Amino acid sequence: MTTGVRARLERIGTGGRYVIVPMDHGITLGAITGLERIERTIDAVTSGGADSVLTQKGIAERVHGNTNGAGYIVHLNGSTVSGPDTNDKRITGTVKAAIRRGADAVSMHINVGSDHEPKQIEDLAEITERAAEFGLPVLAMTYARGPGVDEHDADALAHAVRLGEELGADLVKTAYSGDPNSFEQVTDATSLPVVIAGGKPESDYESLQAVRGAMDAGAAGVSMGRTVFQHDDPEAITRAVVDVVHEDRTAEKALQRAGLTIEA
Ligand SMILES: CC(=O)[C@@H](O)[C@H](O)C[C@H](N)C(=O)O
Ligand SMILES: O=CC(=O)COP(=O)(O)O
Repeated sequence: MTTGVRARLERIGTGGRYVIVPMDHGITLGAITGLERIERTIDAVTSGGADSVLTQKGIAERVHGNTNGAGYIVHLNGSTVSGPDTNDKRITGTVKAAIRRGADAVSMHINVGSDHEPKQIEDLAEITERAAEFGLPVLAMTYARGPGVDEHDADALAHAVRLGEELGADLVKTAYSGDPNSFEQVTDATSLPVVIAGGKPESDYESLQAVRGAMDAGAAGVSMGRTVFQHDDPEAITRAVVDVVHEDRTAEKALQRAGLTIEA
């Protein structure tokens, strides 16, 4: 790992653990709750201790000045839910464009098992090659998604994260399998730090239990979007997630310290 990659990983995480709040959903789902006034949301989640935020390149101007010193990741592909196939992620930016917009790292989404996997394999391989030239870390969002694919199957998730490593990523994100035992198979499948997505928001307790379970299974943190930025109190839920990821607290203790209730 080069000095630049190591230094920039410390800008988007802390000590090898990561609380990343991705807000690239504006291309996928539109200006959904929490993304309309994204500046305020970015200020709230970074005030709550998020290590970094993640957007598409076009939002960069609305990021800087609101991050409270947190890191910034530019996402390099996307699709929409209204297009012909949401799994068909197309390139939306370049490594140089990300650097011009003040990125500390770049990310790319790949749907392992989809009809579009071959092209996304090529795209990720090209992005990791280019990013390495500039010492920029790559977060590969490696989902198990496609016809007949169980998005939470540990075998499929383990394959997805290993694919991210094989293609040169520095950090991989995938869905949580649902329990620590099966997710250990996923973290064991790669030498890279593995972070989990939040998926569709659930109760605060269920979300934090998932984070706790993933950490107990060897995960390095989260890249948790809607659960955080659509919360009634994004700063508070971020504090709770940080408590679990960086302070190793239980879901119950983290909720209590953040002033949130288990029932919420
Ligand atoms: C909206 C979702 O299902 C998320 O998991 C997205 O797929 C996240 C992804 N980076 C995207 O929106 O492209
Ligand atoms: O880019 C999106 C993610 O990394 C995960 O988003 P989610 O809203 O937590 O599923």
